[in-house]
Amino acid sequence: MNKKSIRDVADLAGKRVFVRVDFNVPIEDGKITDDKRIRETLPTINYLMEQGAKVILASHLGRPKGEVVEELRHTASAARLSELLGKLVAKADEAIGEKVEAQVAAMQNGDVLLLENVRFYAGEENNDPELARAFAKLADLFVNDAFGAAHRAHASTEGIAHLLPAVSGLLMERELDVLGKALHNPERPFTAIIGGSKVKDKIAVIDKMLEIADNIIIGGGLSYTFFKAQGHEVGNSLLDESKLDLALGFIEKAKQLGKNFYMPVDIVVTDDFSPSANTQVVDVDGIPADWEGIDIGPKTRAIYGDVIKNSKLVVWNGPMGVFEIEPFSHGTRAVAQAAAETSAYTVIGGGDSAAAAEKFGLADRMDFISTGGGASLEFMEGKKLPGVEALNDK
Ligand SMILES: Nc1ncnc2c1ncn2[C@@H]1O[C@H](COP(=O)(O)OP(=O)(O)O)[C@@H](O)[C@H]1O
Ligand SMILES: O=C(OP(=O)(O)O)[C@H](O)COP(=O)(O)O
Repeated sequence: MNKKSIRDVADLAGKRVFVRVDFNVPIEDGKITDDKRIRETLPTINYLMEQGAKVILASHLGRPKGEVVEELRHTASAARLSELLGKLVAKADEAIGEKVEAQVAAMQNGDVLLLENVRFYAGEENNDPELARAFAKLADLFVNDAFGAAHRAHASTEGIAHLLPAVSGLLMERELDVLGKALHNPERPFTAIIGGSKVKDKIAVIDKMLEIADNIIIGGGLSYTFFKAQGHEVGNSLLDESKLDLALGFIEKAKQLGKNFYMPVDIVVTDDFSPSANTQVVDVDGIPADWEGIDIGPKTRAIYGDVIKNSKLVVWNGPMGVFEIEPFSHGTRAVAQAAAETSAYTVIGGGDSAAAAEKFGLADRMDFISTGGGASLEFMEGKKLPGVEALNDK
């Protein structure tokens, strides 16, 4: 990576370090249901503590739109982080202002303070320079370790980076290294698996993968736009009528570039979107007019499994079916299983595919699971991430 990281900063002892993390974690009834994003920042926090820095953490949680929302305070994260560090993490009730400044002034070397939700301030999402200045006033150094929010040009991710020396944290560095290697120097055969619900969300990544991958595997709700484009009946399946030409264009581009473009050959259809619905497996040209495609079928599972097993690098973004409902989860499970068993280096691009691997108990068997959904997608599309761009070059 060509951006400086905390390892490039000499003499951190006594420095006040503003660390942007992504503690946007799922919370139910006040309890964190998945603390991966917190655990993954521990190397950065521990490193800064060991170096004697004063660690000031900042994150958003949810989308409170510039107002204080009690359920979106960082109370649960502060408690969880205290457990994980084995040290009390102080929590501020605000993210800027005199009270916070006094709390920072009272910090000892190695202390950790978690600021309140930065999205309680309207200026955060507007990248307001005044808010960025108020954040910058708290610190001597800015560290961005919030890969999951790196695609947002906000005051605490982008604005502040122009006001202080700005470097990446260790999680950010690792995310960019792993995903960057897949993008720029992949081991081959390189297989990109693209699923999920909507074609429109995945256009740019499909296009990019057609250029850089050897095998492109399509699954999930977005398949049906491709089927329809090829003239098949898709019944009540998810469909984006406005993207039919685009879908055909992708198939054509794959041919021209000599890429293997895999689409489902059979699918599970259902007469109702519920666990007790009737289902049947049909070939791609046999979708009944009043049924809905909901998962890939067994023949497709076998083909996709073989491709995955014969790859050297697999990047997976988006489930193969409605994996949240057990009878429709087999396709996604089969892909996750193949990814767990292959000797290829397996990268999951965050979001729902990461949730699926977790649900099937296979997450530990992947080589890398990104902490960013939208961010990893944008990165894989080849877009520049503003939270990264603003950091100091090496
Ligand atoms: N055949 C399908 N019909 C409707 N929804 C689907 C289908 N296959 C997958 N999905 C849904 O797509 C959603 C994930 O889509 P998306 O957000 O694009 O994926 P990701 O978060 O991995 O990028 C899941 O909630 C899943 O239920
Ligand atoms: O959870 C996040 O997005 P993700 O679910 O796409 O990974 C990030 O914290 C960014 O949050 P945002 O999409 O509200 O800006």
